Amino acid sequence: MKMRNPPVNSLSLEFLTELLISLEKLESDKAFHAIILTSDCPGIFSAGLDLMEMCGRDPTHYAEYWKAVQELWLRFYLSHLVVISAINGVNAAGGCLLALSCDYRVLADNPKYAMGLNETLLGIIAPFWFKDTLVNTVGHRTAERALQLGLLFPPAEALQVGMVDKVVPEDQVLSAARSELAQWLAIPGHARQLTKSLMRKPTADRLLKERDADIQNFVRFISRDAIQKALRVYLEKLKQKKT
Ligand SMILES: CCCCCCCC/C=C\C=C\CC(=O)SCCNC(=O)CCNC(=O)[C@H](O)C(C)(C)COP(=O)(O)OP(=O)(O)OC[C@H]1O[C@@H](n2cnc3c(N)ncnc32)[C@H](O)[C@@H]1OP(=O)(O)O
Repeated sequence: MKMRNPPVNSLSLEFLTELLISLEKLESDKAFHAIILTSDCPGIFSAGLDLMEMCGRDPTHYAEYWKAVQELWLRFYLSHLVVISAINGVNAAGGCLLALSCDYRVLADNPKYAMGLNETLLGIIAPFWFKDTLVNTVGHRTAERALQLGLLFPPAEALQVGMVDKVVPEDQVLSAARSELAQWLAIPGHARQLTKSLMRKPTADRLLKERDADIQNFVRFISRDAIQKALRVYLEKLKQKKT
């Protein structure tokens, strides 16, 4: 699955919906057993959630958007398919969450390709299920430091803290993902799928039990004047970078 939403693969409502439909199609076709998730945007895996969806819109839109973000995470996190990410670019916040929801992560060895949950740098906070997904991957202490400081880890550090499983030269990222896949596909499917569910269901259940409350919290939080201002300032900084 090659993500293509130029220029930065930001996860707009339309793009989230496309990803969700693609994933559902693959999951319902018995011929498919695995997905390699990668990017078709040079140098960028994903810039995360689309800030334009969270800025200057009305509460109904925020609620619809957040429901789609929840849906995509739940679907990826609990997918019965083997999902491996071949991370071939910088990967921030919501994009990093997608990669963390995969079963295995290969990252291209380029110092520009940092990844992490950098929400605090924008003046916002990672929701509890983003946090739980990170904790499940790197452990509590590393996650706490990474989340508070909004750290984006370059490849060597991402490997060292366990945010990715392998770092390879840039031209080998897809072939390394394919080689890894062979090991996962050699395991009897039902045993691997049930084990994945055993490991992940408690984390997913937390959101499933509180979905509506989580949407309401998001809408209240993102609608605050101070948060809207922080997001506008961040977007402005991104644009000024060019001048
Ligand atoms: C009480 C508790 C309740 C709980 C509440 C929970 C609240 C949680 C709320 C939100 C969670 C959000 C998670 C996220 O994912 S936020 C997004 C974080 N993403 C980032 O910080 C990345 C930002 N982007 C960049 O750093 C760069 O763009 C980069 C990806 C490194 C690429 O750099 P470069 O190649 O130089 O490209 P440009 O910066 O020039 O960008 C090109 C254009 O794209 C626009 N852009 C970039 N990122 C985004 C984005 N995420 N959303 C929308 N648009 C984006 C950028 O402005 C440029 O636009 P233009 O060409 O018009 O200038």
